[in-house]
Amino acid sequence: MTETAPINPAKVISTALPHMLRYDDQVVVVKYGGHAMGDPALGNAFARDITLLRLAGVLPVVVHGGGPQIGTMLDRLGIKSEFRNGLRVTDKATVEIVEMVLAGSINKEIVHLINAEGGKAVGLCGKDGNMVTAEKLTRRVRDPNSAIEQILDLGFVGEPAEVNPTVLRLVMKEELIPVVAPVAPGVDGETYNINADTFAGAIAGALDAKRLLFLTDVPGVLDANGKLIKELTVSQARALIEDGTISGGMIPKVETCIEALERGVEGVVILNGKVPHAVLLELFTDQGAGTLLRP
Ligand SMILES: Nc1ncnc2c1ncn2[C@@H]1O[C@H](COP(=O)(O)OP(=O)(O)O)[C@@H](O)[C@H]1O
Ligand SMILES: CC(=O)N[C@@H](CCC(=O)OP(=O)(O)O)C(=O)O
Repeated sequence: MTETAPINPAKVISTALPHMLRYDDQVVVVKYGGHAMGDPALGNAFARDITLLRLAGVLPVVVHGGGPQIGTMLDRLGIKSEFRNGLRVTDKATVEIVEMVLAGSINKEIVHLINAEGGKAVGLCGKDGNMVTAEKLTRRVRDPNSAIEQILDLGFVGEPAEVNPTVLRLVMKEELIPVVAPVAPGVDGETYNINADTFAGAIAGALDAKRLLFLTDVPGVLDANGKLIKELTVSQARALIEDGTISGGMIPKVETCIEALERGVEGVVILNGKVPHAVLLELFTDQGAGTLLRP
């Protein structure tokens, strides 16, 4: 049996208190990724952390993803799905399932978990209170064979064009915890599927959040030797994307971090949501828990 060091309650409290005061009445946006969900015990620990943050006077806003869960449902229904540039190609049938899974089952599950821990969560999506207006994503990509630039058409994939945080502020004022799904209407009346990282960045910017936390399935940004990088400046992060150290799904995440910092969010952290109580460790301990990106 391994022996663990005895916990010194006075030390724990005296370490946590200054951090708690720093975040008092401040907005902290937590992006809960689909890869970080799934384990019931971790889901409960996450819900407990969010509830404790609110009790400690912090104003948490949860923005969740659910990519793997959408994939499972599409498989069950026999609808084929593919990703391009890290984003799901979304036709009319797919966007209906995306909305059903994100704004329906996953959103309500997270609300339920938080409420079961004694919190008061309210489930929303970009449609509620006209919170987010989406515009169809238009991105130019270069065809590797012909080097000709093309517009990437992903169907009903959107980007937040406008964020109106009124409904979020009203909910937070009533001691409620908003839990938001990344689905939003376009001015054309269509429903758009938005990458949850991008959505969380836009929400954090509109709320002038003190911190934006990305809970994923790796300890943070890893260097070329697979070692955790504790702190990164924007220019260092750009260099790591340029030299290929940061790749795949980590690219949109880090790009969102950079945009959020440019919109005035004070600090953005990428951390492992599979570590129990990752949120509390990050916010209320001296050493933090993942990679902190700074301007
Ligand atoms: N330098 C890097 N450091 C950490 N993860 C990286 C890096 N480069 C690529 N990745 C990949 O990015 C993934 C996280 O992105 P993603 O799968 O989109 O997460 P989520 O679904 O939680 O939003 C990691 O699991 C890892 O495979
Ligand atoms: C356009 C696009 O790709 N949307 C994502 C939305 C969910 C998401 O981003 O979930 P994770 O955070 O778990 O990856 C999707 O359809 O999977």
